[in-house]
Amino acid sequence: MTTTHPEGGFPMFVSVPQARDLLRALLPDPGTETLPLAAAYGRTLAKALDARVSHPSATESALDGIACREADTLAAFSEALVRLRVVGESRAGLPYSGEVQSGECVRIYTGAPLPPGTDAICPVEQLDDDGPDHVCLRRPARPEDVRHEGSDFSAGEAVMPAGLRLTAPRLALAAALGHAEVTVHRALRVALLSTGDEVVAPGEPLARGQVYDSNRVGLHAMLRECGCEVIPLDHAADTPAALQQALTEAGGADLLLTSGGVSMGRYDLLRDLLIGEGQVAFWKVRMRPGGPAILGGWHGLPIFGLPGNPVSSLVVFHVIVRPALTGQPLQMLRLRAATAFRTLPDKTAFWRGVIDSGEVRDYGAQGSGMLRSLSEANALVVVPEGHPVNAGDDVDVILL
Ligand SMILES: Nc1nc2c(c(=O)[nH]1)N[C@H]1C(S)=C(S)[C@@H](COP(=O)(O)OP(=O)(O)OC[C@H]3O[C@@H](n4cnc5c(N)ncnc54)[C@H](O)[C@@H]3O)O[C@H]1N2
Ligand code: MOO
Repeated sequence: MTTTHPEGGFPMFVSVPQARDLLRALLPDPGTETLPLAAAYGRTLAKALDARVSHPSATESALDGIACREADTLAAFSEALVRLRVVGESRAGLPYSGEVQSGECVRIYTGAPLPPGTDAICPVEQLDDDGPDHVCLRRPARPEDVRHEGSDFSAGEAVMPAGLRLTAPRLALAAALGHAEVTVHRALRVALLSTGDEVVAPGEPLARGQVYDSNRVGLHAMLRECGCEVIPLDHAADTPAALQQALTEAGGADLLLTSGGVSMGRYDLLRDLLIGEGQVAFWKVRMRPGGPAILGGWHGLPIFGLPGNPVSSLVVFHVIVRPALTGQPLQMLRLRAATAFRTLPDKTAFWRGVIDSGEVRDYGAQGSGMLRSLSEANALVVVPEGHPVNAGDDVDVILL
C-alpha cells in the first residue's frame, strides 16, 4: 500500500503505474521541430501524416511474367496449354500504352503498370516461349497477382496519426506517403550520472571491491533507443559536494537520470539530498527488482534516481522511465509459463525469463546484481502482487 513519509509528506511505496505517471508529470513539454526523415528515427510524430500519393500509383503486376485476360486462359493446365500472342512489353517506368485484345498478352515485370484490356498475370515459371511472338501457359493467369492502384493507401488518406513512434518501417512508410520531412516532438535532453566511490570507468584497472560502470553504458544506450539526447556527466564520488557539483552541471537538462545512492545506506547521498534540500515526488516503488527508486527535483531540475544494482536499474528503466519518456505504453505479450514464478505478497515482480518455443520459463538466478542475466534472458515476466503463477498459467511478458 502507498504510505506517506512521516517527515517529508511525500508518497512512499507507489505502484508502477503511479511512478510512471508522476515522472511523466514532471517532464517538460519539449516542443516540436521539423526534421528530414533520416534524422527522425526514434522520435514521436507531432503532426499526423496523410498520403500525398496513392500506392501503388497505378494498377500493376506483382510478378515477372505476362499480363493478359484471365478469361482467355481458364482452360490452361499442364496437359492443355493455352497459346497467346505477345504484342509488346510493359516495364516499371516504361508502360505499354496500347489496348490488349483477346488472344494477346504483354510481357510484364514486377511493379510495371497493367496494360489496358488485361486483368491477370501468369508468371514466367509457368510459361514456355513458342517462337519469338507467342507464349504457352501451363496454368491460368491469376487476377490475385495484380496489385490495384491505391490498395495500400490512396492519396488524401490519413495514414499515420500523431503520437506514433518512428520505427524503421514507419519511417519507410512516411517516405512512401510522399513526405521528405516530419514534424516530431523535440528530443528530451537527459543528463546521465553514475554515483558511488566503488564505480570505475570500463578499461581502468579494477581494485578489489570496485565495479565497472556498466549502468552508464547500458542506460546511455537505452536513452538513445528512446530518442533522447544524452548529456553524459562525470561520475560523482560519494560526497555531498561531488553530488551537488554534478547536479549543478546537469542544470539545463530536461531530466537527470542517476544510478546508485537511493536505498537505505549511510552513503546513499542522492536520497538524502532530495529529501533534505530538494523535493521528492515519491520514494520506493512496489516492485522487485528496483524497489528503492526515487523521483524528485533540485532547483527546478527533475531527477529520477535509479537503484545502483544493474538489473534493478535496467528493469526500472524498462517499466517506468521508458514509457514516461516516449509516451508509449509498455508492450506486453501473453504467454504460457513453462515453469512456476515466485509471487511476492506486496510487490509486483519482474522476473527475468527465457522465451523458448512460444513459452516462457524462469531464467534462474534472479539476484539484482547478476548482470549476465540481462544478456542471457530475453523477457521480464510480470507477476502481480500476491498473484501465484504456476506452470501452465498464462502470464504477461515484456520483451527485453
Ligand atoms: N538495508 C537495506 N539495504 C538495501 C535495501 C534495503 O531496502 N534495505 N535495498 C536493496 C535494494 S533492493 C537495492 S536495488 C539496492 C539499491 O541501492 P542503491 O541504489 O543505493 O545503490 P548502491 O548502494 O549505490 O549500489 C548497489 C549495487 O550496485 C552496484 N552499482 C552501483 N552503481 C553501479 C554502476 N554504475 N554500474 C554497475 N554497478 C553499480 C554497487 O556496486 C552495488 O553493488 O540497495 C539494496 N540495499
Ligand atoms: O530491488 Mo533491488 O532492486 O531488488 O535489488
